[in-house]
Amino acid sequence: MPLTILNTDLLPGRNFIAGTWMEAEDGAVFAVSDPATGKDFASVPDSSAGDARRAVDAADTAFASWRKVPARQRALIIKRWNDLILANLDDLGRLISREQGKPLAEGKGEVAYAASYVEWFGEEATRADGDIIAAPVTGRRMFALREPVGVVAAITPWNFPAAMIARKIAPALAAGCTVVCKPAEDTPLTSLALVRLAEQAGVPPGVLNIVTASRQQAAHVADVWLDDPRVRKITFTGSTPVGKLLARRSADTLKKLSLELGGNAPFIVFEDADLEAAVEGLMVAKFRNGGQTCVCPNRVYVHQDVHDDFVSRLTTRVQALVVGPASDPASQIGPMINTRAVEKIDRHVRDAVEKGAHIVTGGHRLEPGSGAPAHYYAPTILTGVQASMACACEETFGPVVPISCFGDEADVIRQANDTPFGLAAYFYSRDVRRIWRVTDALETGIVGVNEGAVAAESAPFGGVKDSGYGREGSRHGLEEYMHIKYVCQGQLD
Ligand SMILES: NC(=O)c1ccc[n+]([C@@H]2O[C@H](COP(=O)([O-])OP(=O)(O)OC[C@H]3O[C@@H](n4cnc5c(N)ncnc54)[C@H](O)[C@@H]3O)[C@@H](O)[C@H]2O)c1
Ligand SMILES: O=C[C@H](O)CS(=O)(=O)O
Repeated sequence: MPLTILNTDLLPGRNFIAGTWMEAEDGAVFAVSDPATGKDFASVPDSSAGDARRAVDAADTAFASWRKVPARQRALIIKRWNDLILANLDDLGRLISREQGKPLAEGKGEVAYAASYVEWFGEEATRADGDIIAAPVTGRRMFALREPVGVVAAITPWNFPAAMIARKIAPALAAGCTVVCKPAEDTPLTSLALVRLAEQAGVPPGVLNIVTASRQQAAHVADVWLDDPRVRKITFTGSTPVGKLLARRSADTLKKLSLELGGNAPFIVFEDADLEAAVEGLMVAKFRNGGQTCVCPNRVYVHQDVHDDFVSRLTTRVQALVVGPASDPASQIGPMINTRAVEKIDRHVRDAVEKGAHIVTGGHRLEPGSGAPAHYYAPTILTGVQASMACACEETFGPVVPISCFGDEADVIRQANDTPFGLAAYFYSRDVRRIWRVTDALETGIVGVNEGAVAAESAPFGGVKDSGYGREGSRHGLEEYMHIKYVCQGQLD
């Protein structure tokens, strides 16, 4: 089934600055390829410092007026944007699957997920109330006003090209901020399409600006935004190393930061778990987007009393997974995003086997017959995994389930927390006292208890430790784009 985009208006293929679609200043472009075929199918501007600066100029100019637009009017524009996204759900889903590779059902699911954040912040826009504070003396009135921080720079990853940018742009606009954004070089088209729809929804010129850049140019674009004092906020989703770099580089202009970074989620199955529920939860959490999600279980710990039964049940499910391109409706596991990604997955499996792990199923790259690049990897289960193995220390970001056996609750909690990361953790138990002991002990920003699908627009999404800080979604998500001004008025008696 071809992943053809019917509404070609969704493919502007250019930067959007100050309400105008334009090429990069030097006319440079870079190609966008289909992970399933390795073939280029589009090109977008390869922006440089001048484009980045022009985008900040536009956002800075627009901020003075946009911040004064009444919240309810901002809310109406954001809700119109949500309506347009949903009206183009099928095309946007095909676009995501074409450039990122995820199965079409997941591509369309991501569009609905992205729209849920837009809808949510269309509502939150009208709730950015302040406080009236009880004065300690007569003749004084005291207030806490919530104000937009100003120009926001958003930099996003490739694995959820719609949802990650939507959950940044929507709250920023809702708060009254203006935005410059740069999507990942592997998946720029979806972001450009969403900005196109925001334009059609009535977002005024300069309020929302997007520039695309290759991996080589990304740092040059970001450096302009990092050094410019007019940029008051950086919101970043991506790897921990890049997040730390942005934090260091933004210190000189003291920008507000939201960093949604890497993960290394533990998934613990206790002896009292509902094993069928645990298998289902792991299948959902692990194999969504082929394991290319920041909250997917990267380490699986199964109690010795249920280990063999759990592995047997899981193996049956994993071996039934269908691997293939998004153009095949039967596909459940798509290609990995690029060669670098699939080579990392294979390195992790090789390392684990060399250190004594056992391959229960999978454990190899898949060579599609059509001569396409080998971006596919077989859904894999490893047992006998040890903490020293790369798959337990690093984020694999692929369809690999590394299983370790444990016997003691305190010890498995120690193992779960023995990582610099702290984004998500999952565990299955039916003992209510254990549930709260373990929930309290886990060092993560997100905990799934007897549940593998935790993301929702109404929930505060984010991590601790090397997984970053800040929250996206929920009522907390708007705070990231606002600051508080305290007003004290005297001489009133
Ligand atoms: N916590 C979350 O919500 C979340 C969500 C999705 C992905 N991630 C993480 O992102 C990583 C995978 O995504 P990725 O490969 O796109 O991450 P990445 O850090 O390589 O790239 C993310 C973005 O940063 C840009 N970038 C890269 N180098 C840069 C530099 N030197 N200066 C400025 N910008 C730069 C890229 O162009 C891209 O737009 C994983 O670690 C995953 O866990 C986290
Ligand atoms: O990859 C990271 C995403 O944030 C995962 S989710 O879609 O928000 O669960």
